[in-house]
Amino acid sequence: MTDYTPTDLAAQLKSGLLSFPVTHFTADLRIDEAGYRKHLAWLSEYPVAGLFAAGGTGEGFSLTSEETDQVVRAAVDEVAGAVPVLAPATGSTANAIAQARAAEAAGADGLLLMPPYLTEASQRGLIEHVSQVCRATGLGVVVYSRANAILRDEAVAILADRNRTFVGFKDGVGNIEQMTRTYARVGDRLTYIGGLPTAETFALPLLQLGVSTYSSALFNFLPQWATEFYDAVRAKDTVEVYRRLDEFVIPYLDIRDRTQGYAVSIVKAGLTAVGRPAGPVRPPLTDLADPEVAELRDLIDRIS
Ligand SMILES: O=C([O-])C(=O)C[C@H](O)[C@@H](O)C(=O)[O-]
Repeated sequence: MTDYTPTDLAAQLKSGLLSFPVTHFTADLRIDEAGYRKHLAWLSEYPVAGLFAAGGTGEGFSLTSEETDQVVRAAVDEVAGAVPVLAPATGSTANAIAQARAAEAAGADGLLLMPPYLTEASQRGLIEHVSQVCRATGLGVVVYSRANAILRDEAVAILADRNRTFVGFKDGVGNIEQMTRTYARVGDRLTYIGGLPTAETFALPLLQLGVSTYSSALFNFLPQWATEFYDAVRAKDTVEVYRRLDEFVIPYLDIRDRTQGYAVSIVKAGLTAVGRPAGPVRPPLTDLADPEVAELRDLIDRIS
């Protein structure tokens, strides 16, 4: 059982960078739990404020509920109380509730509620979906606002009022007006997490909007670099942040933007490039081509 109350979790998450580890697969696309555990052990040498198992970068959308449970249990066991582990809740309301309960039983410290599957939904429907998951366990819940589940400021305020366990808002949209309206209405009642693909790109401007931390996919294969980047953001060292964006992040985005889904695939390619392969991605994602991996390796070599 977790030692983090929802309030403790909210405070903890805003205290540092957030880790979204990839999920390791074998060549025939089965979970490689040993490889995953080894990866978490390596990443635990670097300071983070929270670990989100089987998130977007962790291809949570490609795992069965049983596999999600396996990954969450491995993360809880591997991290052993050093940082809070947050588990995903995905799909239909009933499925998300079942995953939330399984995560609580597995000893996770919080939940990342993903957009429901496929359908569009009204704000009223989303409020009901989020509220039901918030009521299902005692765990703090971070809601990922993205894709078919974009919460507007009014809905965020209602949810924060109704649900004590709703503690975090992860923004995957980057709409300046909406973020400003949300922070103006709800303020520090929530912890705000930058969750756009390649979150470093947006870290400095979002900090100005009340978004105090972000989920770093780059942390997977460049943990030292990602930690230094985070420190520069927190210090509002604009010169250093833009230097690093120009030197590495922007050319990285140029590779990432070549194919839909590469925002996740390129993270596994990065691990291959640094000699710590995590295996292939599962469909519907596709792996980078060999010349693209070589290009990424050259880019990494330039900053190493
Ligand atoms: O759920 C996820 O893995 C994300 O969407 C977070 C990513 O880490 C994203 O912020 C990124 O690509 O930096």
